[in-house]
Amino acid sequence: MAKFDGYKDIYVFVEQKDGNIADVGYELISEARKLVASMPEMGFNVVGVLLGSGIKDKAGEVIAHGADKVIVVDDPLLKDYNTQFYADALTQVVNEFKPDSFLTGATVEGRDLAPRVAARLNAGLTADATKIAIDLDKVKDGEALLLVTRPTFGGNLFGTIVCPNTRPQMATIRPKVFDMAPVDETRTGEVIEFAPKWETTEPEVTILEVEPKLAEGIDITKADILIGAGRGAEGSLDYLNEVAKELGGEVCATRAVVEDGFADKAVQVGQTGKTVRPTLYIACGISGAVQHVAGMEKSDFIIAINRDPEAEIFKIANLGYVGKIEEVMPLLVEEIKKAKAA
Ligand SMILES: Cc1cc2nc3c(=O)[nH]c(=O)nc-3n(C[C@H](O)[C@H](O)[C@H](O)COP(=O)(O)OP(=O)(O)OC[C@H]3O[C@@H](n4cnc5c(N)ncnc54)[C@H](O)[C@@H]3O)c2cc1C
Repeated sequence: MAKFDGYKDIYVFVEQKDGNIADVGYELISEARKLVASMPEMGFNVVGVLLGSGIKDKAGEVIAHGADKVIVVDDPLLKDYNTQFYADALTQVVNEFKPDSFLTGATVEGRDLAPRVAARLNAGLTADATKIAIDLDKVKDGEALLLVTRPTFGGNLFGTIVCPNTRPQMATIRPKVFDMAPVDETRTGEVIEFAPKWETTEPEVTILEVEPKLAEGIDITKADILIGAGRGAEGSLDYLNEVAKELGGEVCATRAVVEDGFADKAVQVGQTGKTVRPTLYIACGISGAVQHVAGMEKSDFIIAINRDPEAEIFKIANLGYVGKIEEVMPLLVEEIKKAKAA
């Protein structure tokens, strides 16, 4: 299509941390392969974009997972994820190579990065999608229009969104919605190294500390005492961890906390998480939505702490405390320590 001359291929942002590539990148590459196969007349490739420091040798892995080409941006400024430098580098990659579509995982990183790049490029972005397809009618006219579907209204409706007026067509896509194709070590592909031109190497934001996610690798279904973290406790997770440690329990979370990136999905309690039945469940800053309650209401004893006296969680609690988590939890830690010392 003349309007978008020079734009081609489906690009996938390959997210990595400390050189370990997140599955979602490979899931998206696998799905992108199906899309390019559905429109052979376009002659599109699947291109992985790998940003980081000391990650050049990972390009082969990306090719083995289905990429035809990998653009590697290897720079010390990209060692850890940083919104400013990652967005700068990715914007330059797009301007240089002109992808027709650009897919990113709807992870904490992808959700931060993709909108910024889209805004800089003035490109359309569909966020948090669960399905992608190509409008095959348009392929006849030489256009690879991406149909991106995402849930809305709490998952009760699905909307399909198109971005016909700008390129690249950008989308963030939830992890685990697509299967990862089997690895083929015999695949060969092109590796292109790209050196960004930094306007500044001074970071606008300095990361002082990175908090690990809540209770990664813990089996919450076996815990006798659970401290449930809700959105109202996101700023006080250290205290929740401390209470759990003092009581010999574990910390679990609502879906909101998982979606906000503070907890691993493995510790989510509820309808789409795990069902737990501990002796004691302390619900901290949890509203008490039915989908959460479904996973914990059979706990032997429930203590709820919430600043809103009308919160639904109080209806199922054996004991309720109306107050701010950030004020209550330090006192609770202190009292537990005192009681244990006595
Ligand atoms: C199909 C479907 C499946 C779902 N599955 C699950 C599931 O498996 N598990 C799950 O948990 N959810 C699930 N949900 C989401 C669920 O509907 C709620 O959105 C979610 O449980 C809300 O989490 P929350 O209570 O942490 O956050 P919110 O609803 O935002 O509540 C936060 C609470 O914290 C309180 N608060 C805020 N600040 C403070 C403070 N400083 N001190 C004290 N209290 C404070 C507020 O008063 C509020 O009550 C599902 C939803 C759908 C549609």
